[in-house]
Parts: sequence; structure tokens; C-alpha cells
Amino acid sequence: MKIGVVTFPGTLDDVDAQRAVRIGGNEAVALWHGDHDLQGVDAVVLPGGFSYGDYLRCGAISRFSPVMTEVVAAAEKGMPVLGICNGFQILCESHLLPGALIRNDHRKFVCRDQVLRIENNRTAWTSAYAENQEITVVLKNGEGSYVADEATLEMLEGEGRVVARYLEVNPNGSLRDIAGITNERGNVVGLMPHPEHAIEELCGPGTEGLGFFTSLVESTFA
Ligand SMILES: NC(=O)CC[C@H](N)C(=O)O
Repeated sequence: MKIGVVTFPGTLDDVDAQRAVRIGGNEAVALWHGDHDLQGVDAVVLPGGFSYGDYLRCGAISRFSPVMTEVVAAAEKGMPVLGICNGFQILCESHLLPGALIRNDHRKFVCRDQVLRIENNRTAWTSAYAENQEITVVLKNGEGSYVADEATLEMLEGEGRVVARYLEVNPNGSLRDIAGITNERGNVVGLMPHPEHAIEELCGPGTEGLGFFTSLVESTFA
């Protein structure tokens, strides 16, 4: 599959995401924030970083990039989109996912290996995992605390749309330990931790993040 990886001014993890896409058996296509078309890709990854310097709120400016008009339109038609960390923030700002990411409750940037439970393996990006599989990946953010109103949280829980939950430690004050969510259709996933940094034994905490990049090959969304 051809997976586009978008670079915004200030993006940090686009090259790692492209590498993860390739190691996952897909072709990586570099997309730019100013692009007006998606070059025929089958799916898009919005990678982590500090797009537009995190001004206003993380992701608040990127949401208005030309490429996001295309990504939102394609996602609404069912194209798989994965937002990692800053990408998750952009997806919430774009209203492709509900809720928001706000400053960590302890007010410090956090960087650690984080254990997660994959609670929904029926999405385009998580089908390679077993239900409730526990994985360890990297977490690094300043504004990673997931918040939503009670009704939205109940809806997400009731519809099984919590994709991943923090285990052992809640690193940022996210409500209900939420680390990642999906939209109703399961094609759009936002995840605060970074699976693209856990794909090779040589660096990072093992290879348990790779499933996010191999799922699409087998997925019914493909
Ligand atoms: N690793 C990231 O993508 C960081 C996202 C964002 N800049 C934050 O600090 O929360």
C-alpha cells in the first residue's frame, strides 16, 4: 500500500514514520503541508513533532494547511488516517476525532517507555494486534492529556472507540487513561504515544509498535 506521511513546518518524526511505513511492508510517499493533492496514496500518517512551533495550541494552525483539506475529505470517505502525538492533536483540531489534548497535568514534558493496552483491534491501524495485547512504545509530549466531556467519554467507551489505554502509569493526566481513540468507522486513529519509535531492536523499546504499520496490509479498510 502507498502511505503518505505529511511534513508540516516543525514536524519532527516524519522520517521515522516513513521508515516504519517501509519496514511495515508499504511504500512511503512524502507529502508536504502545502500540497493540494494526496498523490494517489491509500492512507495517510500525520507524524509527531512541533508543527508551527505549537503556537496557539498544538495542531491548531496545522489544521488549516492545504493538505489537511484533502486529508479531511479523504478520511470522511473512509481513507485510513493515523495521527501520532502531534498528529493526534491535529486530528482533534480538525474535528476528525472528538475531544482535545491539553497540557500534561504535571506541566512538564514527559519522555518515557510506556506500556499500553490495545483495546480495539478492529481499526485500520490495529488489526495486527490481539485484543487487549499489551505493548511498550515511546511516549514524548508536553500536551498529551486527553480530555472530553462526560457524554463524549461515555460514547467512546460504549462504542469501543478507545483504541489504546495507558497501563501502570498515567503519564499526562489523560481522562480514563486514554492513549488513543478512533472515529465511528475505524479508519481514523489518533494515538499519543509513538509506535514508529518501537519498530527495531537496535533502538527504542523493542518492536511492538510495528503492528500499526503492518495492520493496513491485511485490513478490510485497504
Ligand atoms: N512528540 C510530539 O509529537 C509532541 C507533540 C506536541 N508538540 C507536544 O509537545 O505535546
